[in-house]
Amino acid sequence: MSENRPVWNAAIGNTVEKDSRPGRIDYGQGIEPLEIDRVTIYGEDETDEQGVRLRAASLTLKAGEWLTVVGVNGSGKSTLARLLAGLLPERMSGVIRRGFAGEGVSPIVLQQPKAQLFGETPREEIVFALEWRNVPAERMVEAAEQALRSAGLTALADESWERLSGGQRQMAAFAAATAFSSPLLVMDEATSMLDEDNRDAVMRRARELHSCGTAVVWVTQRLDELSPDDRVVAVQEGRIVYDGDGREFLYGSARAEAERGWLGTEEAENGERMEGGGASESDMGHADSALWPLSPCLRAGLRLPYLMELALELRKLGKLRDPLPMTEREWEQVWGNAGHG
Ligand SMILES: Nc1ncnc2c1ncn2[C@@H]1O[C@H](COP(=O)(O)OP(=O)(O)OP(=O)(O)O)[C@@H](O)[C@H]1O
Repeated sequence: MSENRPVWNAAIGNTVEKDSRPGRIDYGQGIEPLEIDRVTIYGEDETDEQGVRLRAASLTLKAGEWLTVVGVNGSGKSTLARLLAGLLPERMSGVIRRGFAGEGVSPIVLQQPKAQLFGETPREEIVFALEWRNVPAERMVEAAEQALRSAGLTALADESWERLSGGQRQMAAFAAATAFSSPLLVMDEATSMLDEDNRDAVMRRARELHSCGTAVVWVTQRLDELSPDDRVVAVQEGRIVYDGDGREFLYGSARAEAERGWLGTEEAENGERMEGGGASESDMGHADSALWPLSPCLRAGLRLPYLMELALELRKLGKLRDPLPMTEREWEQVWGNAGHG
């Protein structure tokens, strides 16, 4: 297997300069994407087919992109997230080009914060992170204070981890990962222990960093966090089974299915909804039994949030046509139209 060992291509150094737009940092967008090419990650025993954690995964992430990774438990999301962050396992094959992300490990927030905390307290954790990123000593105190403040941890800054809750530790890990600017931030179910307010705050901050030019890999189980235009990658049994936009991920698209050869092109051209929608959910996964565009989300073994399920039902009944609503605003329009109809 040694000939299949990863070839580590020299990464392009990060160019971190202010560009002309206020608040935006140019991390070298448009230079080189981060690419993984047919990467397989093996378990302890490389000959054990069952132990394979990621199978021939290929993915290109552009600088400044937002990528949401979804999948059921054990599907390989964390394995993929760690790989994108630059945490390389011992047993793997394939090619990785770090591109805009640069060499070294990108900031990553893990589902279990305990696994990543080096310091004894939130303040120490943040200071370590700043030192690691070579933030000048004279900026350190203010940067640490600011990170603590924005995570709502000022009062707990010097408490030991034993005295903090799981959610507070997760906030500290997030504060440390975002205390400095970086071309890539990886969030591996990093809000799983947070209450709604903190989850919203973390999502807002991540979106803010993204709007300033940081590429974000956001691993989640919460499909209600998806936006229609988000790029979604779904992982199933170690394979990337979907890579496309959020709306198509939830609802499917007859056109896309036609392109993949799942439905006749003529049917797709006749409209997104297929007549006589008699296929049941148990038919999912049998492409030739598809009478309307199937949901890649259901194919990947995930359940749709209630409203999305309702939208699919309404499409099946012929009461809604594509594009199906996803956002609050789109649903308001649907209810508004229903009221007038
Ligand atoms: N340290 C490890 N050693 C061996 N196998 C592992 C290890 N960590 C994960 N695995 C296996 O690799 C596969 C993918 O795990 P991974 O953690 O990437 O899944 P996941 O989609 O992130 O799951 P979850 O949603 O439960 O966090 C699983 O089958 C898991 O059992």
